[in-house]
Amino acid sequence: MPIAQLPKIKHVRAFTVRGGGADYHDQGEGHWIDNHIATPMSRYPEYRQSRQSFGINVLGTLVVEIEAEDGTIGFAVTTGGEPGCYIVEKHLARFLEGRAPTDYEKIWDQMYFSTQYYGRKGLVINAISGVDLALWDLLGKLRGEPVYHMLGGAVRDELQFYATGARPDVARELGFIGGKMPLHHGPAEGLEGLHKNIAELADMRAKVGDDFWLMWDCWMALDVDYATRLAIAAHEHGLKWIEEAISPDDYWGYAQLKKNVPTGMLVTTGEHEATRWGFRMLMEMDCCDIIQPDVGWCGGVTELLKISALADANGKLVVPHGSSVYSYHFVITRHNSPFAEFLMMHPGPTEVVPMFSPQLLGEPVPENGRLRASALDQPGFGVELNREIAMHRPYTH
Ligand SMILES: C[C@H](O)[C@H](O)[C@@H](O)[C@@H](O)C(=O)O
Ligand SMILES: [Mg+2]
Repeated sequence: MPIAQLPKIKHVRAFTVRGGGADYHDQGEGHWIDNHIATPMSRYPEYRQSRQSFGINVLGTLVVEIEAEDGTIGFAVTTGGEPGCYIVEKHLARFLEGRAPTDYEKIWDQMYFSTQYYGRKGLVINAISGVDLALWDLLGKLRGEPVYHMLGGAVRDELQFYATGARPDVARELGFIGGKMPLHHGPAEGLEGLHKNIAELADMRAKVGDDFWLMWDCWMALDVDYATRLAIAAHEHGLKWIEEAISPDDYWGYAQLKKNVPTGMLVTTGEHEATRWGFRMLMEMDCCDIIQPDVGWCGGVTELLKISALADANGKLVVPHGSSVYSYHFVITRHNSPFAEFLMMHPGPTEVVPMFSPQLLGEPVPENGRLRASALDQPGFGVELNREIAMHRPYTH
């Protein structure tokens, strides 16, 4: 049997897209995801009502395309905007062009260590993640295989999802296994704000009944004392987990919070953490029960494989931050990823709509809170780029 010779990588291109997208891309007025959500900036009243007011959408979408010599194109969507384009075009592309698409380990190693002096987390790792995801998409398209086949195949027949959004009561009706709400009030709003938070949780618990998971996403907004008091007060309303309560850099605070929360309540974090080294710190300092890397921000699939193995050895669950097909193809292959996040990007949110709309075509969405593995049976990540959208290539090389 001759060894398959895949075409080499010919060109890497990076684009920005304005409008739509998922968590940090551009969302319109009145969207639940930008309505008085507690953040570290909430201590400044002028930045309390809207995350866009302090620039959460300042970067916007980063689209990476990798074209092979035979014209096949792999692509991926993440967050990074024009600065991300610059890093891809002016720095990372040199480690891919002319290489075999199967060399994703060496390519990742060179992208990471060549940018270590100015990267390590955040934007640079977003850019590396975008390149890595596009490379896995290309590999799947060249081989005619879905990414999850290349990661070892499905360990279960279907994915089950919890929904993130302001309406867990609607999520329950739609068949999701739980609902994660944004926290609306932070420490700067004092005891009154904490009582409002608890009242919202109590109201939602009354709507969804006792058995439906309810969680809070605190988006780095709190301190250990406030998070502890909130968790204790939320316990009677069955809060399943308190997510990203404090700064991602405060590993010591997470270790203390995990000791402080009532028995049975989980502490989760990780969507703003990056690489195996960052997640090793979360695990070795026993910061949380579930890690939540975003595969478009933590280093891509190549790095998430390492992070997940580390988590497995440490007995931790890995439930990636909502990133659509980019996490579904991973979650379905890992026994320590028993469920996935579905980020409700409908403004209400009262409907299930594709997360990365309008960027992706063919993006699968959960039905009755579930998605069969067979729904992922398309080459690569199984989606195509919507070439009707205005894409801008700010840099070339
Ligand atoms: C405010 C939102 O709930 C968060 O941005 C949430 O979408 C994100 O942190 C997540 O875990 O999905
Ligand atoms: Mg979160």
